[in-house]
Parts: sequence; C-alpha cells; structure tokens
Amino acid sequence: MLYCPPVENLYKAILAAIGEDASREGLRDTPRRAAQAMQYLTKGYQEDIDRLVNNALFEAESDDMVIVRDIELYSLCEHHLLPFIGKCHVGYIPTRKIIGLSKIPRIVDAYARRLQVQERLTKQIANTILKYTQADGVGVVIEAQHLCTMMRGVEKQNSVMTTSCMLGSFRRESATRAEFMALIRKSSR
Ligand SMILES: Nc1nc2c(ncn2[C@@H]2O[C@H](COP(=O)(O)OP(=O)(O)OP(=O)(O)O)[C@@H](O)[C@H]2O)c(=O)[nH]1
Ligand SMILES: [Zn+2]
Repeated sequence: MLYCPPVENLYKAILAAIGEDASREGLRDTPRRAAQAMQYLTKGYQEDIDRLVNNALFEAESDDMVIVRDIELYSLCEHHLLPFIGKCHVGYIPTRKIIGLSKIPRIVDAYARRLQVQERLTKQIANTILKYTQADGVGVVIEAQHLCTMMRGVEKQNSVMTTSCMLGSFRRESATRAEFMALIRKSSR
C-alpha cells in the first residue's frame, strides 16, 4: 500500500486552511486517504517504460494498420490538479514489430498517471509507440473532458477537448490519416 507521511501532513494543513476541523470523525483518516489517492494518481512517475513493455514485441506478419480504440483515460491537469477523463485511440502501421496488445493501454496509463496537459500526453504516447515498434506511422487521438472547465472556471459541462499526434506516414499521407480517423469514429459515442 502506498504511504507518504509528508503528503499526509500537507493534506492535514489544507483541511485546516479551508476552515475544516481535521480531527472530526469523518476527516480523521482523510489526509492519509488523500495522500494515498494522490500517489496513486501520479504513480506514472515511478513507471519504467522499458520494464513495462517487457520486450513484448513480436515479428510483424503484415503491414496493415493496427488500432486500439476507446482506451479509458484518467489524468490530472497540471494547472488545477483536477481530473480530465476521456478516451484514447491509438493506431500504427507495423514494419518489423508489433507490440503486445496490453502494452498500449499500459503506456497510456504510465503517462496519464502524472500531472499533464492533454497535448503533451498525446505526444508522449505517440512517441513511445513509435520508439518501441519502429512503425511506419503512428496516430494517437485523445478526447477528454476537463473537470477544471466543468466544476469551476468557465463551467462548461459538455465541451470535449480533442488532441491528436500523427507521426510518420500518419502525418505525411492524408489517406492513412483518414483511414485511421474513420476507424476510430466508428467507435465513438
Ligand atoms: N491547452 C490546455 N489547457 C489546459 C489543459 N488543462 C487545463 N488547461 C487550461 O489551462 C489554463 C490555465 O489558465 P489560467 O488563466 O492560468 O488559469 P485560470 O485562472 O484557472 O483559468 P480559467 O479556467 O479560465 O478561470 C486554463 O485555460 C485551463 O482551461 C490542457 O490539458 N491543455
Ligand atoms: Zn485545469
């Protein structure tokens, strides 16, 4: 179980600073729980991507597009420390290697479980898939809703941010990009 006394003490101070009584029954264990939750939500900093991929790379027998779509995504916006939640779609065209199916959502999580902006998260995922597969091209699209624009600030409940990162043939060739976009569209709400 994750445990971090300094973070726990900081949460205790936050409770006092917002005018709460940190010793009342309902809040007694809250600093510890909040510290553990924050550590969980940022555990991506501890991930070693090489270890996570674990050499799960296999010989490619075709060079057709591979797509993993609708990968659930939970991250924290680095400006407000509030969640952004959505879906990530990943596509690539293998050359010599395909990557183990489970490794794609694992890579998504390793970068999402950090303080992020959606644009950087999208790029980090694409660059990592390219690095390990040496693919001909990679496309990543993230559609997400940011609680910092829903619960506070501009208070827009229905806006969705879409970001994309297209590398190699996905960037060069509009037909490849269009095929990817058409295939992920089929999946979306
Ligand atoms: N581009 C981008 N912006 C983000 C992301 N997450 C949060 N933001 C924005 O970061 C900006 C920070 O702007 P500031 O003006 O410093 O913060 P603020 O006063 O809280 O802004 P408001 O929400 O407009 O009240 C806001 O416009 C947020 O909506 C993200 O993933 N990508
Ligand atoms: Zn924010």
